[in-house]
Amino acid sequence: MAEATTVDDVTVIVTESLSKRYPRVTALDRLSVDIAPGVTGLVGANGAGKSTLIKILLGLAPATEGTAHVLGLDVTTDGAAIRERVGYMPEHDCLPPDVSATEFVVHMARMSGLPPTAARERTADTLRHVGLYEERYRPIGGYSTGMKQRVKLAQALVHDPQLVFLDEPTNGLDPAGRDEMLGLIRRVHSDFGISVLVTSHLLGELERTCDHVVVIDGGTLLRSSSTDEFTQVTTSLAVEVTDTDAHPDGTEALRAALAAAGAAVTTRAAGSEGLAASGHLLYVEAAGEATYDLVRDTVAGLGLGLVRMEQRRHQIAEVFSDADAAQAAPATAGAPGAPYATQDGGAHDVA
Ligand SMILES: Nc1ncnc2c1ncn2[C@@H]1O[C@H](COP(=O)(O)OP(=O)(O)OP(=O)(O)O)[C@@H](O)[C@H]1O
Repeated sequence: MAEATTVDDVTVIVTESLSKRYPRVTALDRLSVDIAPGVTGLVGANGAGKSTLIKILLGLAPATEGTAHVLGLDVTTDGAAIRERVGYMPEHDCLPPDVSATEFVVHMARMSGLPPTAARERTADTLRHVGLYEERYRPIGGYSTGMKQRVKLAQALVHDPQLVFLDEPTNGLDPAGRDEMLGLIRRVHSDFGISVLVTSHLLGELERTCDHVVVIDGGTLLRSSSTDEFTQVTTSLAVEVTDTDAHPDGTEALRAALAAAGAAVTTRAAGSEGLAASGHLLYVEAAGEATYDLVRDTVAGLGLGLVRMEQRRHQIAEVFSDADAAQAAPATAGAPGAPYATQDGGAHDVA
């Protein structure tokens, strides 16, 4: 049994060899993961097992084998205590059309055990936080998809949980609506200190929102690491130089000189194959401080002007087009090598 854990401690969710088998499908397959406080993204294609994991963590569905603890509480024996401390925003539309946001959220607050006055106060605060204060007395049936998503978020927050599970909160939203929802999710943590586990099949949006990303596929763990690690694992230096009379194509001159000196240098960022090369930018694989010195000295030796030399951060989607992801991909149920959607192509932008 894990020790009692709070959001101030190191881990909010721990699973060990957690499996869920249905007669025809293994939804989770020996999943072991530790999730710390903050905003964590749980990413995977449709059917990867995200909703199943959330249901087990809420104590709503039994695991077939393995253990899971949420805030130090055992999901098999402490489900009610977990649900007191954890908010849940389900994936699908589940809102009654004929009641107002206020009536619905007050009801959910009362269901969570808040007394009437506190329930009304918390409801007003929470609806203000999600940007629905003006509309709070209108029946939910007349709301847009974005407003409905915000009602679902409000009901997950109203009882002041330590942790919230948000299942595909950006589903059905247009890009502007997604941005607003992602901003709200970020503020749930920054303004209230509530930890967040948010699922998505869009890597790009998790990259912008989460401190940590857990990737599952076919019920197994592909990867769990901080967003920084995701975006830095395969860094290269982006170098831009001026042309000179002696070197009318300074970029090419530098590329040739660096290649002759043994540096791995290309005009395309790794992982962006298939995209247009970025004009005057060279990408040099960084092998520590020595690479910076080599670039600086080579630029100086050629008499070129150094416009910029910066560490290029790879974006998450590119990580999955790298070789290790290609190896993991055959296990996917979806298209091999491309199990994840990117958002509006934006995740492939060159940094
Ligand atoms: N009650 C059930 N009975 C049988 N199979 C199920 C059940 N619930 C889920 N599954 C299967 O388990 C797998 C994982 O489903 P899950 O809903 O957890 O995936 P997901 O990652 O949340 O995807 P989505 O975003 O599409 O809901 C899927 O193959 C699904 O068909």
